[in-house]
Amino acid sequence: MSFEIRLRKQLPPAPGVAGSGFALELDLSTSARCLVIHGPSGAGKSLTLQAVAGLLKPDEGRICVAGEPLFDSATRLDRPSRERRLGYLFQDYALFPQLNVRQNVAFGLQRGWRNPPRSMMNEKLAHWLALMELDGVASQLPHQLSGGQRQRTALARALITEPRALLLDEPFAALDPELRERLREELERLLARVQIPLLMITHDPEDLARFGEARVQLRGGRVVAAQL
Ligand SMILES: Nc1ncnc2c1ncn2[C@@H]1O[C@H](COP(=O)(O)OP(=O)(O)OP(=O)(O)O)[C@@H](O)[C@H]1O
Repeated sequence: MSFEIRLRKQLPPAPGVAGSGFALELDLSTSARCLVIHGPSGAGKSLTLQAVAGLLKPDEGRICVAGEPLFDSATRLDRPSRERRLGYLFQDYALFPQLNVRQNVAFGLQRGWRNPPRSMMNEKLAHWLALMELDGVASQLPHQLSGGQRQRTALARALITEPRALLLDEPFAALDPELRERLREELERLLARVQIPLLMITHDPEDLARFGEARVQLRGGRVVAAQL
């Protein structure tokens, strides 16, 4: 099973807002390698991704990724986020602006918060820089990169840790249409080479068409349609 996500989470209402707050309720599992969760703004997509990543604790439920239980309220299992071994790619890639490409990618290998040295190199780093075609720009800073190079740097930083799965939060939302299309193709090529499960959240129908081997539509915190 690639993903098993069964959870219930009641969030408190925002300060000064009447009502009981947002309730998220999911019950799904799939053995498809790519799962896309889609739905309108405020549907609960980001909260779901946060729960899988260990950044939001469900009130109850069970979350397994690639067959590995990460959360199970019945047995009080709640693996800390850093131990879940998930490659989490944020919408804006969240690269460190003051670190060059090599350091950004190497950051995934670091323990603690010390920055990797500027000229750091080892076998793993060389492998990922080459695989993601970043050798030529390894000494450049994020603002000197193209959108595609930025995305590949973020992917390399996530993948160098050998995650059990990749979590992508609206990976193409902030890009112009031409670059968006190129990066979709790059991600498809990467997935063909790196055989790990992918969980993507998006509100873009094209992402759904391209990556939605299994798909779940959320609305108001509930599943309204699913193809698993
Ligand atoms: N920490 C929180 N505490 C309380 N309510 C929250 C919290 N985070 C999100 N919410 C509420 O939960 C709902 C779902 O939020 P979520 O960010 O998961 O939506 P989304 O589907 O990812 O939307 P978008 O596409 O706009 O990012 C929203 O109504 C939001 O107001």
